[in-house]
Amino acid sequence: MAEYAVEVDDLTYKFAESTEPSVVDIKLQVPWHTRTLVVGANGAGKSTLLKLLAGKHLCLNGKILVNGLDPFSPLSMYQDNDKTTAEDKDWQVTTYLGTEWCHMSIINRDIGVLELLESIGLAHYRDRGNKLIEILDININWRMHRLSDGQKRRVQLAMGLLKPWRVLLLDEVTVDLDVIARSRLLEFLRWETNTRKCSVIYATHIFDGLATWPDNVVHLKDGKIIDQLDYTKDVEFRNDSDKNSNGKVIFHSPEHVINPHTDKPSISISRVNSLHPLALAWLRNDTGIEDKEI
Ligand SMILES: Nc1ncnc2c1ncn2[C@@H]1O[C@H](COP(=O)(O)OP(=O)(O)OP(=O)(O)O)[C@@H](O)[C@H]1O
Repeated sequence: MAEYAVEVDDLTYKFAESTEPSVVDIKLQVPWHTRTLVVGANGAGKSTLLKLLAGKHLCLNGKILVNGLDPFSPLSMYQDNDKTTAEDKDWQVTTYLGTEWCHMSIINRDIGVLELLESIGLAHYRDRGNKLIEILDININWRMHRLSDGQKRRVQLAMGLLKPWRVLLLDEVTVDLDVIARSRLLEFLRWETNTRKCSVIYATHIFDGLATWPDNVVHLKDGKIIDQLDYTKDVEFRNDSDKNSNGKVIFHSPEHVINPHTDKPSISISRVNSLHPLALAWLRNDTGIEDKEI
């Protein structure tokens, strides 16, 4: 069994049409049972990195191992040995949900949600499917072409997550979700990574509700990793927000400090400056959906 969910070393990738590489000298080790957040400005290289991990671009410079296998090799579709066929097993190594996946045409067709989910194996993954239907608050009697964008995305996520994976690569596919759906999805992914052998890598620009979700944060700039935070040793949260003369809460910038428990450098972050708790409370009230234990 592979030691890491993802192992990358010395990875540089340049698109044929570009003069500059889009990811540069990447070194990354993602342990099992973890959630990694990839942070970076537009064009920083997040999608390129996730697509490389998903085997969508052939990379000849550097090492990429996902579940111990080269993602570009056909063997990486299969389990831990080459005798297992895709049909024999109940999980896949990598699930990549990105922009192209969001635009799949079936979600706009005149088709019932139940029929759609059954066509991709709901009967086989009954428990998991029911859990996703509940978490994403999906009505199986809906018809796809009559749904809002967010409702379509919820059905699409249930489809994408139905088959269990070892490594889930999420490239900002939650923008259409309301705060409740997103919060429940994130809790589902936390539960998954805590309860079975898998890991999630999530690139996003939306940080609401994410302060304590990841185990690792990777900061990409111009294709390079310029920060990597391991929550167990590099991050602490403090409750030191002040109020200005108008009574408004001021949040301090993150500080580099020495962690008194470990005596090592860490980043100290003010508790999240976000409207997420308020929006979550309002929408819980609006929809009557409570945050149940998963
Ligand atoms: N198909 C392509 N051909 C050539 N260059 C590309 C291609 N796709 C991306 N790039 C370039 O690679 C760099 C990284 O792009 P990438 O899409 O990985 O960024 P990103 O961090 O995901 O950005 P965003 O937050 O906007 O989604 C950019 O400079 C971009 O112009």
